[in-house]
Amino acid sequence: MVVVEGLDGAGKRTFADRLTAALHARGARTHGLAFPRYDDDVHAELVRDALYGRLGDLTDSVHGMEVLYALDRRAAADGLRAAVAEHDVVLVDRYVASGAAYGAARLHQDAAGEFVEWVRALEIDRFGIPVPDQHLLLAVPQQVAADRAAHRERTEPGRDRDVYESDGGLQERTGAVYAQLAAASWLAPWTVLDGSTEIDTAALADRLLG
Ligand SMILES: Cc1cn([C@H]2C[C@H](O)[C@@H](COP(=O)(O)O)O2)c(=O)[nH]c1=O
Repeated sequence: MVVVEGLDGAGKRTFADRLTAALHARGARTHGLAFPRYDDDVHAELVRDALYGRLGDLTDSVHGMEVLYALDRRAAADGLRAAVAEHDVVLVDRYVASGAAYGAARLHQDAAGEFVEWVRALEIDRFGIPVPDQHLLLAVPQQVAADRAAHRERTEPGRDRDVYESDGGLQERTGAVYAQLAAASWLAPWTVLDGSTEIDTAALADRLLG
């Protein structure tokens, strides 16, 4: 299981599409999914309700939001394990590390380390969510990500910004936490990719299959 992480507007979706095409060109069987899920599962619905401010002040609770994201992942865990068994590469757009990075970025710096470990204990130890094999972090300057997110908002009708996307300071701090998680090889190894340049997805596909 390969997890793609990055700020809102880092280009994860385009990158995942290109990487998937490169994997298919090599005959690999792939499966892709994204968290939070956007289907009619009740857990996914609750996350979406919270993200768009429809659950009152639950959205203000860092731990409350993390529990919702974690429940969404727990509900998908059996399907994920089955997908891993049946495919060469399962590409996941956002996973436990998003929970750690976005949550820690909303807390005071002194509480961030403890929160990151609480996320691991909740999701991996208590919920039994599968540990990924590796992370690919699409690193871009916060302004680049913000410009891309704004562009997407203009060009994709009906796609409103969620509560996090409108907060540039939060995105900046999230980027810093991602860098720390990558440096610490949190949960699994991390590869940091420069998301502001064209990434060599062919070479990456070779490496993932190698
Ligand atoms: C999966 C996940 C996403 N998020 C945030 C990142 C995004 O700002 C927002 C929605 O994700 P998305 O834009 O990738 O669909 O939710 C978390 O805070 N924790 C999580 O566990």
